[in-house]
This record gives sequence, C-alpha cells and structure tokens, in this order.
Amino acid sequence: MTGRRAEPGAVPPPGATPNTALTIAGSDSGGGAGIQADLKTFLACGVHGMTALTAVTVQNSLGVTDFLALPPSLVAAQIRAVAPDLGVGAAKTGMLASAEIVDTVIEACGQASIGAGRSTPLVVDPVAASMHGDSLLALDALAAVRDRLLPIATLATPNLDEVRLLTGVEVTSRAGLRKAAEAMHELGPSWVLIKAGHLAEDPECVDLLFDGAESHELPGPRMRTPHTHGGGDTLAAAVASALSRGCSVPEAVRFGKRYIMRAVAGAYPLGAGTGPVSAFWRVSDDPV
Ligand SMILES: Nc1ncnc2c1ncn2[C@@H]1O[C@H](COP(=O)(O)OP(=O)(O)O)[C@@H](O)[C@H]1O
Ligand SMILES: Cc1ncc(COP(=O)(O)O)c(N)n1
Repeated sequence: MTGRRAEPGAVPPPGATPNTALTIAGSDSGGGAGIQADLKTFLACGVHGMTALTAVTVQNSLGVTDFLALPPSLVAAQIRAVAPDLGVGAAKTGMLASAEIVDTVIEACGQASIGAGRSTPLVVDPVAASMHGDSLLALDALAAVRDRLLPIATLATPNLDEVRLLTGVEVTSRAGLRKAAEAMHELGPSWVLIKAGHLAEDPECVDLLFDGAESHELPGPRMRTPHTHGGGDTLAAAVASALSRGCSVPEAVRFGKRYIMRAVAGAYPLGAGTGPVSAFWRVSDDPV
C-alpha cells in the first residue's frame, strides 16, 4: 500500500501518492451528508477520495423531497473503473436506495476484493432514512442490507433507528447498547459500532464498539447543537480513512470518534432547518 503513515489524519507531502478511500453513496444537494460529506472528510483526513454514486437526492436543511436512483449497472461500473486502476485502500457504503443496487454493490465488491476478510476493508453505514425521517432505502432493500450486505462488512455503523429496523432491538438508554451490539453482530459484520447520538437525554455520547466478544466504549461529551446533519457519514468516512492507512478497526474507530467530536463541535447553522457538521476545523487559514 502506498504512502502508509503511522498517524491517521496527516496530510500527504506534495507529490506523494496518498492512500485512497471509496464511498458508495448518494449525493446530498445541500452538501451536508452523502458523498459530499464523505469527500470532505476524506480530504480532511489526508486520503484521496473516490465515489461510486448510487442516487441523486433533492435535499436541503429541511429534508429530502425527491431522489433518483441510478441504474445498478452504472453503480457497479464506477466501482469496477476505480478499483483496479486507482486502488481502493478502504470502502464505505451509505445510501444504497434499492435492493437491486445493494445486490449489485455486493457483487462488485466481491470482484474488487472489498469486504471482511478480503484485501480492502468495508465500512457499512446502513442508511435507511434521513435525519428528518425521509426514506433513502426501499422497503425490500432493508432485507438485502440485513441478509446479504452486513455479512460482508468489516464494520457496521448503525444509529439507533437503524438498529431497531434491522434487529427489532429498541434502545432507550446507554445500558441497552450492548444488547443492540450483540443483535447487530449476529447479522454477520466482523465489528459493530453502535452510535449513541440519538440518546438525547444522555449528557454524553458514548458509542459502543463490539467484535462479538468484547465491547469498547467510545466516550465523548454531548455537544449542545441541533446541527448534526451528515454526522453518521462523517464518522464512517473518517473511520474508512484510517482503515485505508492500515489502522486496525479499534484504532480507526478511535480516530473517527476524535474526528466527529471536532466536527460536531464546529457544526454550524445553515438554512432554515438543520445545519451540517463541520470539516472547516481541519482547513488551514494560510492565505492563497
Ligand atoms: N450532540 C452531539 N454531540 C457530540 N457527538 C454527537 C452528537 N450527536 C451525535 N454525535 C456523534 O456523532 C456520531 C453520529 O451519531 P448519530 O447521530 O447517532 O448517527 P447518525 O448521524 O447516523 O444518525 C456518533 O459518533 C455520535 O456519538
Ligand atoms: C444522500 C444522503 N445520504 C445520507 C444521508 C443521511 O444523513 P442524515 O442522517 O444526516 O440526514 C442523507 N440525508 N442523504
């Protein structure tokens, strides 16, 4: 692997080939989530980002009003185009829109050696709906994600709504996270990171990483901001960035947690609804 550095997040020296990460996800016209969040995060984490676009959403700070899913063959073709030529250090999935896209992505990942136990680790963020509740995944696609995509995930990163949809386990407090992690792990991913952002009453955001035997808490303060649009994508993309540099899953998740805490701390209002988490904290203010 070219350019591996001990410190995840470091910027590659000018002219050096950076590590690479691929996002397989939808476009957010508002720029806060989806491939836009992933690309900003990849840049901020010092890796070269690539995209396999699955859908175009019509979206702003108030929600998603429409989307068009791309033909599955075009999604697979994007993966096939970049994998052998540019090399994929790590991949992540976000919005996959339809069962046909899910199955095509699984097949293309197999051909490109992306997935658990293969050369390229795969982070599956099982995106089902936007934070406003707008569906981003067809009903029949949830079963495809649960039964066929999660088993090839190196790491799955569900939020608590996705845990409920995928496993039926309802989490209402920090004490319930371990049960959620066990139920998610039974679906087949090597590792599970349960995100606790939705436990609004908890003064902290303690996410839980689980490998089927041991769980590790990722503590962090709960920031007083409503502007967390794109938070899940940003966390998963930061984790994928660290994996692309050869970090272990626990190292990559700890890096991702540090990254998302800074991104939420810098989140800003934009539009009449919910603003995005920030990537600006990583940008130098040197004059051009
Ligand atoms: N108010 C907050 N303060 C600090 N961290 C947060 C806050 N809200 C969410 N997070 C963190 O952001 C990440 C995304 O969490 P969550 O909101 O649960 O997922 P999603 O964006 O997929 O719905 C997690 O690491 C979570 O702990
Ligand atoms: C294209 C796309 N992908 C993912 C999300 C989820 O992000 P959020 O939960 O912040 O709405 C989104 N809204 N749009």
